[in-house]
Amino acid sequence: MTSSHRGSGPAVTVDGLRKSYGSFTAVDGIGFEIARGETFALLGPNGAGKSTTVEILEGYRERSGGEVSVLGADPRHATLEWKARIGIVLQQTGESGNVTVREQLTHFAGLYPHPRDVDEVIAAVGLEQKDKTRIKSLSGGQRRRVDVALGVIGRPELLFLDEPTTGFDPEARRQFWELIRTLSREGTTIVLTTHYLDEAAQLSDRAAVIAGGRLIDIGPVHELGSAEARVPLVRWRETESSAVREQRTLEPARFVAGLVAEHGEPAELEVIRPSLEDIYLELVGAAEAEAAA
Ligand SMILES: Nc1ncnc2c1ncn2[C@@H]1O[C@H](COP(=O)(O)OP(=O)(O)OP(=O)(O)O)[C@@H](O)[C@H]1O
Repeated sequence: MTSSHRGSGPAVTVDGLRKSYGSFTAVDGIGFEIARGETFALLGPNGAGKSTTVEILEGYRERSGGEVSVLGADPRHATLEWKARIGIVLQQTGESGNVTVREQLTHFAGLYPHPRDVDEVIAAVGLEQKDKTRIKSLSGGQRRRVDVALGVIGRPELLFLDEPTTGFDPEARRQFWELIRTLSREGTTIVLTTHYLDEAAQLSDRAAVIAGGRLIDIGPVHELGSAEARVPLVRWRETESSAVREQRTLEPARFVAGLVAEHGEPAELEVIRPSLEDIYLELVGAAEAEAAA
């Protein structure tokens, strides 16, 4: 770890961020902080302003207003030293070079002061069998793994992942999650945008939900949404009538104990907590209804 680089204070601070394209406002005054070592998800429907926000943080896009600090610097004035501390997996890169996986990674490793071991990274993204294959001959999902490998080869302090697992098969996604957990344990700060809500729930400490360029909720992933939206549901099949019954309750254990006392063991019993996807859909639906009104 390159602890000499590490400063104090948040990894990312965003305040009143705005971005307009002509008369269209894509990001409309959003603010949040990301602590060092945190994994933070940016969620929101297509066109919400996630990529715009992330690209401003990466120094790839000019903002129209607001304050931004990333690893203690304004990305507008990015230096090479600052860039070396950041890893980026863009939404669409699709590396398609004529070089092999190993050659490409070795080349990029040489550009950083403290790179990861090339073999270790190839194994972490599951490309051991393809390391001598030219990138243009890989499948789409395999190329995406090369993108991820290139994002982490420089041992970044802060890693941006914009829809990193699009096109991954289920096994590759699980493998990728393990890689992210390892990076997180090593202290890497991670900013993740994804439409896979299970991925966000698995990996993130906190999440922000953006819709129409505005921040509609932010917090630990298990505390997003209204208290009412998070009430668990008990579902079971009634022995007498064979009907499926449901009850929402804040005390599922007590409720089930009552059921058992009265009717014996309930058939097909489930206690279901609303998933991040359920909560997210409610939040975005409410924001869209408000915007339409
Ligand atoms: N260069 C541009 N010129 C004009 N409008 C743009 C430009 N880039 C983005 N936009 C618009 O800004 C809005 C936000 O786009 P952005 O790419 O940030 O959304 P997103 O949340 O990342 O969406 P997705 O989930 O589809 O990736 C969209 O309405 C988009 O059409």
